[in-house]
Amino acid sequence: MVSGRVEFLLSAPQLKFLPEPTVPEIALAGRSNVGKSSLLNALTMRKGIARASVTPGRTQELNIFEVGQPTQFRLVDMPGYGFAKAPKSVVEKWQNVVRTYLRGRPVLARALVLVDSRHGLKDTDREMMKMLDEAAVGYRIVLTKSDKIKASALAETHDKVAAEAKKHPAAYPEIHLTSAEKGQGIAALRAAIVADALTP
Ligand SMILES: Nc1nc2c(ncn2[C@@H]2O[C@H](COP(=O)(O)OP(=O)(O)OP(=O)(O)O)[C@@H](O)[C@H]2O)c(=O)[nH]1
Ligand SMILES: [Mg+2]
Repeated sequence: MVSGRVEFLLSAPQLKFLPEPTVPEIALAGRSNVGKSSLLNALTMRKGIARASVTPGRTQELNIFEVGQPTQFRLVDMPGYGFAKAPKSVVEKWQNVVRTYLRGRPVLARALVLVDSRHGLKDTDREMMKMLDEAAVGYRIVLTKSDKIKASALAETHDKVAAEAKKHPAAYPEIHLTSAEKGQGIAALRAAIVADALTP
């Protein structure tokens, strides 16, 4: 994924615009502003291939990126849940697209649930995790922005999140600690994703 082809394919405002489900997909979910687009850029080492911004609600459609030549799998950057600087009706519409995609996409190999290291799990994250449990979509919990807090606080959040993850049947027990800014945990997460996508 680092040296090979990574290309933006399309932006789907509704499910009917999604590409044919011909290859596995890995989707990035999480609260608005948690760092989904930044993580996608770090994982692919393509600065700015996904648009990141300080304003929550930057990503408003399902943005699909293809990896490999020919395409081996796709990465899906999604709109966030929780607070977003956009009208309520618009936010509800895109969150519905996210939910329906996660519940019903036949080629969805894995979801990543991103959680801000500084905040830990919020109720909206728990709702997302419950929904993925019910849909039997396996997911990895990824703590983001690890560069923004002290190691001791990070370890504390990690342990709390790991304890909670154990109670969720579709969650991986291993919690990923990452910084898109400083690179912590990126190589390990990249390897895990490639394995998720390519192992039948
Ligand atoms: N320090 C630090 N900042 C980060 C990191 N990851 C993301 N950010 C910052 O957090 C803000 C939000 O990042 P995005 O990647 O746009 O977040 P998002 O989850 O895609 O946001 P939405 O699309 O609005 O839901 C930006 O200002 C990023 O620069 C990180 O690892 N470290
Ligand atoms: Mg985004």
